[in-house]
Amino acid sequence: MKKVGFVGWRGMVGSVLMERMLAEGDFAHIAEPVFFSTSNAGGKAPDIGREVAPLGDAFDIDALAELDAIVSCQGGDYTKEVFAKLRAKGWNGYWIDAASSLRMQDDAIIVLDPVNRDVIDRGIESGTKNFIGGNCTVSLMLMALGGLFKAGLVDWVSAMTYQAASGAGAKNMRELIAQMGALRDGVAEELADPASAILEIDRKVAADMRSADFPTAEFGAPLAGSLLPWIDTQLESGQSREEWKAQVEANKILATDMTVPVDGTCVRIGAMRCHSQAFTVKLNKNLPLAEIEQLIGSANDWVNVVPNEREATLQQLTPTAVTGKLDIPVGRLRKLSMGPEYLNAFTVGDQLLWGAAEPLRRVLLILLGKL
Ligand SMILES: NC(=O)C1=CN([C@@H]2O[C@H](COP(=O)(O)OP(=O)(O)OC[C@H]3O[C@@H](n4cnc5c(N)ncnc54)[C@H](OP(=O)(O)O)[C@@H]3O)[C@@H](O)[C@H]2O)C=CC1
Ligand SMILES: N[C@@H](CC(=O)OP(=O)(O)O)C(=O)O
Repeated sequence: MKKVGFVGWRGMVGSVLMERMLAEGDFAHIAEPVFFSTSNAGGKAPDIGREVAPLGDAFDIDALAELDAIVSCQGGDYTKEVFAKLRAKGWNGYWIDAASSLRMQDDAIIVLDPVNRDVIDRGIESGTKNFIGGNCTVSLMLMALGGLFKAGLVDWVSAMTYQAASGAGAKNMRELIAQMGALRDGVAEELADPASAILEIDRKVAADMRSADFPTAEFGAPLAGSLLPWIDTQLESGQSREEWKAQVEANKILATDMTVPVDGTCVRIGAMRCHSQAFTVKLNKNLPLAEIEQLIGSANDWVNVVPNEREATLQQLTPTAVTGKLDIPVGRLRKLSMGPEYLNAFTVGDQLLWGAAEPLRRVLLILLGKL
């Protein structure tokens, strides 16, 4: 594999991918990296510490067809526009994509190598060419609970999520901060006066949140000081599309013979880029907690068990602690009062790292024979 094309490298997910590739020296393994743009063909390519050609046109099918692999973080609309045309032209290179469009196709593998390296390796051997990153929430769940799935211990999982603004995009992250600022600014005087009445502050904050001037263009509703219990589109089943992805993608990643039910409620909260999830896991055996902790904590190099203690939880199991890191802490592990086979767990993960960029970076390395 010599020529690898990158589309969407300056977007939010693409920038995190670039940061990780530069930090790990991945470009040293690529003979000819080629960068593309949907808006600035001919412009300057990013600085990767060596000479590269100016930006190519990301819609130029002939130029794309010369590549051995294409990594796209450009989004589903781009994939829909370009992928079929490329394949129709007979292009047989590797397509590596962050977007959801191709995930459930039979000829695509959802990549999360610490969990499904065997599936990826079998796919490469049998000629699979499409390697797609999973939904962030699903990937983070499997990074956290992979040990239990691998041991065949899971009957079902209920996943209740607390998803960060970044999952909705860069503009939404800005809007969240703008909302926070607007709330604070609206009661600045009262906050400066320790004698002011808290219920008056609360009344003003609620009025600001409900005002037509409150910045909600991206989320469509106030998020700061509130939450949004619907992510993505509405399905006939009553699920949101984000909730639907949990079961179908998790089972596809794990290549299960029998579907393991995974369902719950997906909620947007005012975190920046870490998704958190509270799980109820129905185990098929009553295992001692120490054994469960051992299985979870040894499943991959990034997961770690946080003791189910207040201080450790508040220090290690929050978006503030995890943001910008590859760590996957899992805590609040305890048996629920429903019975000894019902496990409680809580995890936090950076949705731009293991939730988006990292699985793509790693599958590219696998295809390059470097991982
Ligand atoms: N956000 C997330 O959490 C996740 C997203 N994904 C997938 O990745 C796709 C891309 O998401 P995301 O990275 O958030 O999208 P962005 O909106 O940040 O970037 C997408 C593209 O927008 C163009 N763009 C226009 N203006 C700007 C600007 N000011 N700064 C940077 N780029 C700009 C760039 O294309 P160009 O350079 O060609 O102009 C860029 O590649 C999503 O559509 C989704 O399919 C997957 C998992 C998680
Ligand atoms: N939908 C996710 C982010 C995302 O982009 O998911 P997907 O890759 O499945 O479209 C969220 O809002 O948090």
